[in-house]
Amino acid sequence: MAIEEIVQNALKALLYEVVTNPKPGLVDPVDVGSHPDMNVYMFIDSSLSLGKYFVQAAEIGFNFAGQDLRQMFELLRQAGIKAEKAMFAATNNVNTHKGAVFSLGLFDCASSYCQKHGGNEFEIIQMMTKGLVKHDLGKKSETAGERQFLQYGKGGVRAEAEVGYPLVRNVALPFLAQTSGDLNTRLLDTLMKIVSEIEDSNLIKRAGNVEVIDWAHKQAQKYLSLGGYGTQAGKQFMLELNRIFKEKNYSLGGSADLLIITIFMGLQRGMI
Ligand SMILES: CC(C)(COP(=O)(O)OP(=O)(O)OC[C@H]1O[C@@H](n2cnc3c(N)ncnc32)[C@H](O[C@H]2O[C@H](COP(=O)(O)OP(=O)(O)OP(=O)(O)O)[C@@H](O)[C@H]2O)[C@@H]1O)[C@@H](O)C(=O)NCCC(=O)NCCS
Ligand SMILES: Nc1ncnc2[nH]cnc12
Repeated sequence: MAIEEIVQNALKALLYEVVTNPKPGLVDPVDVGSHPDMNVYMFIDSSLSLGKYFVQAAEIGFNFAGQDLRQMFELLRQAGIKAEKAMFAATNNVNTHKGAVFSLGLFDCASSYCQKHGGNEFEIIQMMTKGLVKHDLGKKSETAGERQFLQYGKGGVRAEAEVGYPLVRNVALPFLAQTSGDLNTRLLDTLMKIVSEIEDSNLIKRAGNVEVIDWAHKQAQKYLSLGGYGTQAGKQFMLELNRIFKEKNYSLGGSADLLIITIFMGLQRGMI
């Protein structure tokens, strides 16, 4: 697979996620969920602002010739810091894709590395981010992730990366592979499969407590046990969940990011 195709799949993943609807509390073309400062056009602008970064991330992966993959991550991080700035410039300082710059950047880079050197993307990411929680967290309390580590001991997206995104690898991707129906239904059901197991730091921040995670897991399990979006009962429950999330100002930014990664890997592996 050429680098251009990897980059295209990264951009497609961002756009496929945002058009999928109705997502509880998240932005889609029908409704802005619990994000009055965002809309779908902003997500399109944000996605396109990251095109150059995905090319750089893929080139970093393709050209890296060292042994210690943490050095590859350092190079990626420098590009990621610039990409975050480009994203904020494109969105008038609204945080549309901060998590995706980190996670999708990692997958884009690791996929390109694997094109040249072989190996498994998830394992490459583990090697790239080894020691990241210890390195980054426990000192400052500027970002939501840093504060949550000090308050609850949760490592957020960095901890997911260090263990190689097992929720994507072992749960969401196999789930996506066996879904059927139209793509919107398949992606909504995959999102709720993720929600049924994730510790979403964005949701914890919005709710101001960790108990919300257990509640969200139960809602997503109920949706899946109703048969998902392909059934009348599942569809009704999804609309109800969207209403509740908006009423409580809850969002699922981290879950959206893992859906983006799952879509990316699904495209890379020909499942979509
Ligand atoms: C490592 C960074 C991502 C640092 O971020 P932070 O310290 O904040 O770390 P986390 O909170 O752990 O995670 C950041 C974002 O990751 C998404 N996320 C959350 N939980 C998970 C999870 N379990 N698995 C995967 N991903 C997860 C989530 O991003 C999404 O939510 C954002 C939208 O949220 P929003 O409601 O707007 O929230 P706020 O902006 O906080 O404002 P309010 O609306 O509440 O007022 C959106 O970004 C989604 O993508 C988490 O937010 C990284 O930024 C970093 O290290 N930066 C330095 C440079 C760098 O390394 N760049 C990357 C190069 S590889
Ligand atoms: N559709 C979406 N709405 C809100 N935050 C997000 N982060 C990633 N995708 C998102």
